[in-house]
Amino acid sequence: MISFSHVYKRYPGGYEALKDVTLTIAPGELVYITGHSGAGKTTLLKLVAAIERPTSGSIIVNGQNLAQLRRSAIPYLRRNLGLVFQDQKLLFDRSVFDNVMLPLEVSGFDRREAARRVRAALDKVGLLNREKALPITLSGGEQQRLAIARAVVGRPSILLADEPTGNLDTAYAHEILDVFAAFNRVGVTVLVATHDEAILRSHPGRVVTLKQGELVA
Ligand SMILES: Nc1ncnc2c1ncn2[C@@H]1O[C@H](COP(=O)(O)OP(=O)(O)OP(=O)(O)O)[C@@H](O)[C@H]1O
Repeated sequence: MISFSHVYKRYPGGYEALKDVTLTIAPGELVYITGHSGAGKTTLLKLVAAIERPTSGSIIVNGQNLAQLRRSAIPYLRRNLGLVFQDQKLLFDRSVFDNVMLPLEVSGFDRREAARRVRAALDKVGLLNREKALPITLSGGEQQRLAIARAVVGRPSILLADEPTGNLDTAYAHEILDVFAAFNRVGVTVLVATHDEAILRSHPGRVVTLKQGELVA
């Protein structure tokens, strides 16, 4: 479960990106966070992942109060989170397979079990037949699906995606939302930040809207 209670986030310099946000997301929910540019969507996701800390208010993620979380506990929190963020670039000199393998390598997985999991993740996003390809040879939509495979290979209970359809054509954007819906159907809690409300019409889910840092719906 994810629970925000009266959360404020003020960045150094004084800008108040979130104001009095109270929100509960049940395990297994699929939630789209929408709103204008600068509304606070990215900030909300960063707070869930403890990339940023709230200025005040409490945030509970999987039973842990993030306001009190010690730095040393952050890796344990992140183990249950899959992140699809713009600043997490693919490694363009490594194969599709190796890009997805990387997070498992870092956490010291048995190589054979890791390879099995990598292929399972690639299969779920429809890229199993491209495992030897270099990311540069993939379409924009395929690259985004690769980023999702990398985010889910550790089998997180919560998947956070920031503008995952940002620079994709509508057809690719729908494909990406289909992938999230499929993960959600097997029980993963999914939060997707997007300013593109049009593509959501064909994808059911709860829609949460931010306006200048405040929840409006
Ligand atoms: N590290 C930071 N330092 C100072 N201000 C910040 C920082 N990060 C974000 N902001 C400001 O907080 C506000 C909310 O930003 P945020 O990225 O959460 O919005 P957003 O809804 O995701 O917007 P976009 O759709 O453009 O990505 C913006 O006005 C932004 O300039």
